[in-house]
Amino acid sequence: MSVLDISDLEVYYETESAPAQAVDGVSFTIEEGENLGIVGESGCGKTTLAKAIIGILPDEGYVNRGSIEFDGKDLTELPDVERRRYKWEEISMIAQSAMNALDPVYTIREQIVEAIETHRPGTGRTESNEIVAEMFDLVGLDPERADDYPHQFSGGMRQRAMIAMALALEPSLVLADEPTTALDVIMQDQILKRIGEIQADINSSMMVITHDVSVVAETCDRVIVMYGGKIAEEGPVEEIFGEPYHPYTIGLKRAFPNIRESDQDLLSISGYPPELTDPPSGCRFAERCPMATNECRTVEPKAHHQDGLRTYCHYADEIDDGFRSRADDPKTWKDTEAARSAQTVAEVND
Ligand SMILES: Nc1ncnc2c1ncn2[C@@H]1O[C@H](COP(=O)(O)OP(=O)(O)OP(=O)(O)O)[C@@H](O)[C@H]1O
Repeated sequence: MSVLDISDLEVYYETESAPAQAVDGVSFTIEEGENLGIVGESGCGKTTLAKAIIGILPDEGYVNRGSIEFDGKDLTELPDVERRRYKWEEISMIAQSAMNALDPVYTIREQIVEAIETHRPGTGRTESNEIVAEMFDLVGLDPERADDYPHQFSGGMRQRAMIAMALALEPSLVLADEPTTALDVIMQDQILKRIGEIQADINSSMMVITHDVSVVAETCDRVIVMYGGKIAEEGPVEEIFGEPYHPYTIGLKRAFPNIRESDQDLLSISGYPPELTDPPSGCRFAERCPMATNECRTVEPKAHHQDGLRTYCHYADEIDDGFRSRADDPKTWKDTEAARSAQTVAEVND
């Protein structure tokens, strides 16, 4: 059964010029107990998506269209008071930076206890303190440190405290936004394992947002690859990191070191994501894609379903006719980059 069902979601930000279409026509579901990864480079709309789901968009951000169904209720239609009830209790968020997410003027205990008592009125102080101690234990923090203020913790400890707070109410859905980027690799590994264990224990689903492909490979069942506010491709982790169809996923996969093929040439995808206040009419990746044709630049691709993947690429059905091998060849990317630079130089000289 789906815990979350997002349909045709558009989330925009008011700007001085036109609205920035940060999330544009995105649809997906998260099943009970499932871990879904959201990957894509900076600015592709990952955090905006999470903020829209939990209901913490800034004033200039708004849902322009679409629905966010949680447990069968469309959250976009709920009045604020009712909406607030879902936050922390049903849907919680492990934010990118624990320093910003935790309130500096309250101790960690005060913050967790307040969340518990707001959402579960009638919980006595003794029981709340027991939950705090249990959660501290679970994330590997000494429960005696619960009376410290956030600034008395190291970065890694604050991140653990944030995780304790996010999981204290046993929410059905945890949104983890770059949960471990602030931590060193060893700590990252420990924390990811710990989140996985707790999550299995309380049977929650998780949406893991990251630009680190290895975090997704380690923690998720399914992945969505976003590009310029849209879904480029979606599918099971093994397929997405095995034999993807979308040139952007293929490039992304090649941009990270592969343990199994340590001698593989690392690729950097040249160019920049599209301007979201004035996005291109065709495929959003066309400008940077070495496989792009005129059709890609003018016509928006529809979903293509195959091998459990949902791919938004005009050429997905030609994948085996040499398309993948060309898209997977670093030379294709280098040649395209060289040709585009030469064209830019020619245009400047004209
Ligand atoms: N408050 C805002 N006002 C205007 N535009 C915004 C605002 N917040 C985000 N944006 C724009 O929306 C787009 C998506 O941003 P978002 O933070 O969701 O991306 P992201 O994929 O999470 O990036 P990162 O990995 O860097 O956190 C970006 O183009 C960003 O500039």
